[in-house]
Amino acid sequence: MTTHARTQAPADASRHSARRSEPPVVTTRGLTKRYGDRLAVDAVDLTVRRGEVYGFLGPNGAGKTTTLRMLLGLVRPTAGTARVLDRLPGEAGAVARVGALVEGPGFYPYLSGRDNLRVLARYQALPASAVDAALERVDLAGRGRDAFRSYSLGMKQRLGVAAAMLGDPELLILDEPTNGLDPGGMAEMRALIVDLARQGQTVLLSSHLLGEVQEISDRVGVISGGRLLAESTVAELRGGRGLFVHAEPGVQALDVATRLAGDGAVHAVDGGLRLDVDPARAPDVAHALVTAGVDVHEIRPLERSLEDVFFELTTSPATPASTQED
Ligand SMILES: Nc1ncnc2c1ncn2[C@@H]1O[C@H](COP(=O)(O)OP(=O)(O)OP(=O)(O)O)[C@@H](O)[C@H]1O
Repeated sequence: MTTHARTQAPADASRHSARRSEPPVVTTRGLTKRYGDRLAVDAVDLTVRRGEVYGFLGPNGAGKTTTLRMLLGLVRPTAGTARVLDRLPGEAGAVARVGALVEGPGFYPYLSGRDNLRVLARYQALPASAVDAALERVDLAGRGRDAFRSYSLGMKQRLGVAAAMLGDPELLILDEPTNGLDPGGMAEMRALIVDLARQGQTVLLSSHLLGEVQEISDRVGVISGGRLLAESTVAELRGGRGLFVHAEPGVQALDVATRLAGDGAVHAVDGGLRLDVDPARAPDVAHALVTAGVDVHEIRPLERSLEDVFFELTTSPATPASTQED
């Protein structure tokens, strides 16, 4: 289903102006949806800030679409609250300022991309110039007169984003925008989202593919089995929680490292030592080793791969662990 909506105010100037002092664009508290016995969304608290790209990540069936549909006022929550642009989801004042692409774009196959958008623009009482601007923003201006059915899947998805962008919404909600795309189409969609974000657009996008969102998201929320397991920046999620040190002689290096990091915080690993310390302590550690006459061959922060984190979060028994910065 595609939801097209328009805005009453332009997007902000820059994604880097994500202004924390401003009220969040989306806030949910205890948001819950139950279908019969099935808890599709279970007490989700999420916060999307103005100007950020928020990646909503989770495996198939995790509850992403249901959550997004609740934010759009398309599904009524069983419990909990959601605020979108300081309104209730679905309230006129919110609907007009949110653009969404949820569960695939629906267009007339025999109409051109441009005419499809014109139909939608007319429906929303927008001028024809809005159509050209939207086609331009998704890099489809050159193919706007071609029939929709002749478009590649990537172009169809981009037209869906253009439809959601008609009227310059303050918040863009994209449900699995790269679903079904080949690697080239995925890269194009990523580039489009980065481009929109650069222009200050707040984007909430869902994906089951971690690699898809990690580079383009300012923050991510990880959902599994209906529960939000984490919400933080990608860097925080990965956790720069240790240091790898390769230094010789090893015994002396172990002594110095243990003195600095404490008992139990130094582990022999392949090719060196792992210290469970803040990576920001690297200069201190290097200095102490060198002062003790130890040769430092390598010292670097250790991060878990995001795949590992995702796997751990989504396979271990659910313990919601919000790591919000506020
Ligand atoms: N209308 C419905 N009636 C009954 N169950 C539903 C309904 N919509 C969703 N569900 C169930 O709720 C759970 C969450 O589904 P949802 O579509 O929100 O997940 P998702 O994370 O978007 O997954 P996917 O990526 O596969 O779309 C699933 O178990 C799904 O079967």
